[in-house]
Amino acid sequence: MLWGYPNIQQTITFQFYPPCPEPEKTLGMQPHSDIGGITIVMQEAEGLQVFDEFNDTWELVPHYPNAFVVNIADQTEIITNGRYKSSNHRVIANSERTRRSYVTHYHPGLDHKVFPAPELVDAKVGPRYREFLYKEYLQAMRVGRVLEKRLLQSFAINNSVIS
Ligand SMILES: O=C(O)CCC(=O)C(=O)O
Ligand SMILES: [Fe+2]
Repeated sequence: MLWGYPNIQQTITFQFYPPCPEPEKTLGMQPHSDIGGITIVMQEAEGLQVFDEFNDTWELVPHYPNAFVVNIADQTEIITNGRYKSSNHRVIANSERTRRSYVTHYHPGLDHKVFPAPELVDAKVGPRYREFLYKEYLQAMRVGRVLEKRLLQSFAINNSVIS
């Protein structure tokens, strides 16, 4: 499988955002894209925002009780050669209430080779990302560049920005 089955790694995190007296001066979580394949989020209240690249605006993800939010993460953007975009998202702060979220990130195995699926590569465009082992992606993350999809862009062929 393109995602590295059966060595998929799953992490589960519980996020706790206390009320903030000056929410306009900070963020609950900085803008980033998730580095794995796919992310499933259950948010207890609104606060998650996704960046709308067409309008250059941050949009609030609505809260529906007992519903999951599914985020496309970087490896899915790479495997689909950019057809599915990983979301650039952040969490805003608020002064009224505590917010919790429960997040499951799915990652390929460390030694899994990641590359654009040939059947999704348009012959006129070619592969937009280079092939790599997933652990290289994690190593690159440790030296920074996680913010605003810059890590993903550093794996693009010719380091081009994908639109
Ligand atoms: O708290 C949230 O709603 C999202 C958290 C998040 O983006 C993440 O854990 O990667
Ligand atoms: Fe995230």
